[in-house]
Amino acid sequence: MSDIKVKICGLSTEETMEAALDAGADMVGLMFFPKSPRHVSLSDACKLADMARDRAEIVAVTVDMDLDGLSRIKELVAPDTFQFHGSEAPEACAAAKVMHGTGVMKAVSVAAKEDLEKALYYSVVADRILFDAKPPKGSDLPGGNGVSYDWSLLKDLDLKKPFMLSGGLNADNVAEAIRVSGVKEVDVSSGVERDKGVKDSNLIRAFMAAVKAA
Ligand SMILES: O=C(O)c1ccccc1N[C@@H]1O[C@H](COP(=O)(O)O)[C@@H](O)[C@H]1O
Repeated sequence: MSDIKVKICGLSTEETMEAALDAGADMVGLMFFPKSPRHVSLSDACKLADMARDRAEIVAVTVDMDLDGLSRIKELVAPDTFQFHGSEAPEACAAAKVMHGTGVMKAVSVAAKEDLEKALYYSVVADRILFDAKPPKGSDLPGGNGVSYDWSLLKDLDLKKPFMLSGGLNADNVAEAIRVSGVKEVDVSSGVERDKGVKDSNLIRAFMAAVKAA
């Protein structure tokens, strides 16, 4: 059994949330970016978060959201962690931790080695860094694009903070991604979907099984 931590992101139905929890996901992501096909309303997010509470870490994914928006999510959904997936400054990450008392995970987009440097600034204030692929030109989404980068860039990275790998992972490539990068944590969204934004319970189970076997 591997000790790799798994986040299943962009869950939007009770069936697929239950599949992720039952399969042993460590973290579950709820999407609050309106342009995303995985976006959930606040009321749906509350129901899904209640299912996950005390079973997995609840992560609210936001993109350059204002303070009022973050406060509403905190009050109504009570996530354990905010994932900041936009151009939020390190100061905004630090402020969110103090204001909301949640964990903060900051996404850093990667295409080449020099992109990793940005993580050093964020690692001082965030609890975890998420190394996601740089979005393709013309994409409306800063994440969830199903594209990968050179996983070996993360090999031997010494960040003094936990970090996750995401971007284009699926049940067929996640074991190789773990082997090549040496990471202890992975995050997936579109790789467990049958159509854009439509999670599939069988694909979630297959992903979890592939990680456990890695
Ligand atoms: O998934 C989205 O729609 C999304 C929108 C805005 C910001 C982040 C988003 N997703 C994050 O990107 C990673 C990688 O996605 P994928 O596996 O390549 O589809 C995902 O796990 C989310 O954390």
